[in-house]
Amino acid sequence: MHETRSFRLGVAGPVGTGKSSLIATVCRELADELRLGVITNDIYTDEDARLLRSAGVLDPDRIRAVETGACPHTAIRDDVTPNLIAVEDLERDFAPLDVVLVESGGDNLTATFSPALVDAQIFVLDVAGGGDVARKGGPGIARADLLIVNKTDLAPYVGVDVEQMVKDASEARDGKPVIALSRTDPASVAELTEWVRTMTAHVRTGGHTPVDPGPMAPHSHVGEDGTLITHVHSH
Ligand SMILES: Nc1nc2c(ncn2[C@@H]2O[C@H](COP(=O)(O)OP(=O)(O)OP(=O)(O)O)[C@@H](O)[C@H]2O)c(=O)[nH]1
Repeated sequence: MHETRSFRLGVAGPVGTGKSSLIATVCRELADELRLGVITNDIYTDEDARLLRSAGVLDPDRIRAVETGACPHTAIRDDVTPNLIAVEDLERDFAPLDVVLVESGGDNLTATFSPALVDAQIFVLDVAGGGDVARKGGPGIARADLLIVNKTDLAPYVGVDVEQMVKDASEARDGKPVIALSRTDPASVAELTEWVRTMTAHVRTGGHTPVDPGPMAPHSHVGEDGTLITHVHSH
């Protein structure tokens, strides 16, 4: 691996499932141990980057935003150039970095990263989206390197059986890892940080091959006023 090349770790998942919070947690737990950087993706703003900077978990200069100007999946899958440039700039400016976390903008259930951009990816669901979601599958749920069932502390309030949700997810994933996470549960946070540590070591020693979870389901793009921008297509 080139000496300035970090482990690039993508974090994707539907809107509001807790991607920024998960990244904040990883930074809070591992910033003393690993040299970290963060790239956020938002459609029109740098809001996620500002939120992470204000969390005070990482040197604010190591958190940079890419404004995608289009559906987030386009920037993490079809045209990854702005993201790749942002990652490489960060790697050069703070060389050597161990891990650069790339947060996708919140998108639909089938949005995943291209292996041209990240070495491994985490897909984040939450219990508030309903216990059925994990069973429904999709490329991120089935084939991301790690699936997170987030906000388990909310499960009693939304009537979700976390154990069943994790079981359904594990079945959809052929045994690939699933972590039931809550930022209020230190044991689950420790599981997450251990996964990041182990994967960082694998990538560093060449023991991990990036896998493409597969294309999105066919969809169309609609403008802010509701008019159709593109006809149904897949990526
Ligand atoms: N109860 C609970 N709330 C959480 C947890 N993690 C995140 N949240 C809350 O969930 C909401 C969304 O979290 P974010 O981290 O902003 O989610 P996101 O996926 O980055 O959102 P987008 O970037 O808008 O797609 C916020 O109000 C968080 O405080 C958790 O473990 N438990």
